[in-house]
Amino acid sequence: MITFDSVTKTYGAKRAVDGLSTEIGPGRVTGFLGPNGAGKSTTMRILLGLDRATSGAALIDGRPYHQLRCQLRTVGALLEARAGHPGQPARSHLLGMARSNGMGRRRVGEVLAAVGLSEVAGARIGTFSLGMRQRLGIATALLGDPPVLILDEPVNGLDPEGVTWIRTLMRSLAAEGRTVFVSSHLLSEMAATADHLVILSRGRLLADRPLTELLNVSRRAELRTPSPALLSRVLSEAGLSVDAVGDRLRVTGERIEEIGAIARENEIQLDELTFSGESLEDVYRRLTADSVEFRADAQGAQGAPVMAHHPHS
Ligand SMILES: Nc1ncnc2c1ncn2[C@@H]1O[C@H](COP(=O)(O)OP(=O)(O)OP(=O)(O)O)[C@@H](O)[C@H]1O
Repeated sequence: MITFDSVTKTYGAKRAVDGLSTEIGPGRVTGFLGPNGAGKSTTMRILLGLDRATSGAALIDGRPYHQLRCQLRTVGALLEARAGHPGQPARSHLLGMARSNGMGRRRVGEVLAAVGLSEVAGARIGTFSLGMRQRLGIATALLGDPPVLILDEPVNGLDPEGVTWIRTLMRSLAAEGRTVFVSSHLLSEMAATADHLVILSRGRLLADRPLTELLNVSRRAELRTPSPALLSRVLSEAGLSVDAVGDRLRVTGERIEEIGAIARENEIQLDELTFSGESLEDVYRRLTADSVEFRADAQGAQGAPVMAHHPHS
């Protein structure tokens, strides 16, 4: 379990993280989403004791990082693809870490196999591609078999096969009951991986809810009927919000699933009924629209951040 309690971090006049409070629970993948510069890395660095919060507390299993008894066995982290010295072979790097943390050689073999680096484990880290270095960073995070994993943009630099691999890995780590906290500026990535989303923008918490719930926030129905006035009235009486759009009625509200039943009860004919929802992309855009500094590429294909035009300026 990870707990953020009113975490604030200021750099001069800038609030990189602004009063963040949330709990990240076990057994699921929690996506930490926000445009570039939202404060995700700062939050993760504070959680791992690499940076100090200006105020508030960030706790892992109820303790600040530096008070954890056996850090590597409690929390595994991937912050940047910078594991190890470039001149050192990957296996020696992991063996060194394992030794200094009281773990055996066998575990090193296991994590190398888990990340698909067994065959290149003798090669120097400096010769590794970015994707291989990501895998090595993940191997390091897994070394202590920790119940909590913190991964900052783990998909960076991975090819499509690597992306699928890391998604599957995160899902299986969560299925084993671990807490998996993973940041990304790519919504499409999080939509494919996370169970729960914590969305940050300009240091502030914008949303903290299950992915399915976030997908459901703006469901609506459109229908056609020979009796629009009558149906409008009974739906409004049932607490739904109804607008006429051309020859159709557009209905929103929590009870849209009951439209068919309400029409039947009132013996009103429905010629057509379709449900649609705002895409997660639309929800994200709407949530972050007023506060983006940089915006992640909306298509998510390249993932290249582009300067956002402020919608209200
Ligand atoms: N050491 C620092 N000194 C001054 N400002 C900083 C420092 N570190 C971060 N910031 C600022 O704090 C804000 C949050 O940065 P942070 O790196 O946490 O964002 P992020 O969401 O992780 O984005 P990215 O995905 O680009 O890393 C940014 O505006 C950044 O410029």
